[in-house]
Amino acid sequence: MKILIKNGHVIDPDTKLDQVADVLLEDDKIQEVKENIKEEADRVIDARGCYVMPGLIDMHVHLRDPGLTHKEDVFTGSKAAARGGVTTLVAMPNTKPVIDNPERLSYVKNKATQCNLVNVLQAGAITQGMKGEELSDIEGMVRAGAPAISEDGKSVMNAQIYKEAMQIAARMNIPVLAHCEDIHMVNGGCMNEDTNSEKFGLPGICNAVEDTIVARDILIAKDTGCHLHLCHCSTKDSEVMLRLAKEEGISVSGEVCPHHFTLTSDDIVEGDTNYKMNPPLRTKEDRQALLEGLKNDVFDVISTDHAPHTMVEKGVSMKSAPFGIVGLETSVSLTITELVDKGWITPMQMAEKMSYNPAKILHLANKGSLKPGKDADVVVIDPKESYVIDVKDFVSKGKNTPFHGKKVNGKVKVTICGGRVVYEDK
Ligand SMILES: NC(=O)N[C@@H](CC(=O)O)C(=O)O
Ligand SMILES: [Zn+2]
Ligand SMILES: [Zn+2]
Repeated sequence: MKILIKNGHVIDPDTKLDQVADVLLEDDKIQEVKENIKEEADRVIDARGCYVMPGLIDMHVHLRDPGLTHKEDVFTGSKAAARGGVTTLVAMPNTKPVIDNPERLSYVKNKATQCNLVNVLQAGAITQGMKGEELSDIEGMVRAGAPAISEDGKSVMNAQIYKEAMQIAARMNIPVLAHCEDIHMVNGGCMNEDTNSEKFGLPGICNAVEDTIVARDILIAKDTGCHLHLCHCSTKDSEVMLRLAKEEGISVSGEVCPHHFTLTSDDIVEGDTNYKMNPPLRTKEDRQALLEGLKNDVFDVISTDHAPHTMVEKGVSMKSAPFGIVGLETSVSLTITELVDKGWITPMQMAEKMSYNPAKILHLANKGSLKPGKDADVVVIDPKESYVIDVKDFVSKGKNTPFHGKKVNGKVKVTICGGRVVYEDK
């Protein structure tokens, strides 16, 4: 089976290719990338005017499987990923039950194999039941295929237990994906603590909730030598600390989610729980620091933190609604509209942050690249096509997004995973 992608703007961070060229895929591998490939193929894709990038790798996705499949499941989440140009995703372990042992990890792996759409990697929980008390079987989960460990949804508040987990992660050569939040400081907060929370009369979440744990985690990572990846960075001081840690040579990386580089708490529509997520939308100054940090490559990764919830669950007050918004089907458009079109990052940086760097952090040697011999995971994106985001078009079960009705530029046209077309915009 041969697929020939003709005349696209090929953007490959691995080879630094950034020009119009053709890409030939044979079975599940990249065969050749050059101008004017003259070769018979089973399928020819006209990519004129489109970016052709290595398939996107989303390091932060909640698939809600097992146990919370009314919100999402492996199949609907994989379909949403494919529609978003994502060919590999890391699923977070805060499911029901929590994925804290090799058997549960294998359940997701097997289900993903049955779905046969995109590559689903399952992160293992750091502590049993995510209770923060006893370490889970980290070695067993890594042997069963976990590319990382994470307690996402919370921090491991006991620093000694966390340090022991980081020592194991260092030994096993896997990253720790850190959700940074001092739970004792949250104190019922449901949005950022600022003039807007005052105006709405809602309890606020201050920056120090995130910043204190970012500082702690960097110091423990330095001590243990494990790779620390900071999830969903939202504050200006996260950017400062990540920058300083890198300058000091500590093995650390950081991600920003589209909602945090697009919106601030000023954008919150009173009472609309689609603006409630953790960490919360911060201030203009915080957003500005995130944009600068993305531009200067302090932040290595753009991930979605795709966090589906049902309308019923979200249809309550700001105080009682669950935190989280969906992201898989909007991240390409938001990244192009807010970052590329406004000059914050180049298309090459977009490919780095959405594919090449995640592959590096997760040690996925055959991904994030269009070099011949690498996996035939490719996304074709029309950066000029504009459309209005409509939750009715989502294939995810989750419709909880503040971006419904937003006009954006940049549309995923074709997603190819393992040499097979898994999504096509029609
Ligand atoms: N981000 C969120 O607001 N919610 C996530 C948990 C998390 O990523 O911390 C969820 O699982 O719903
Ligand atoms: Zn989190
Ligand atoms: Zn998350």
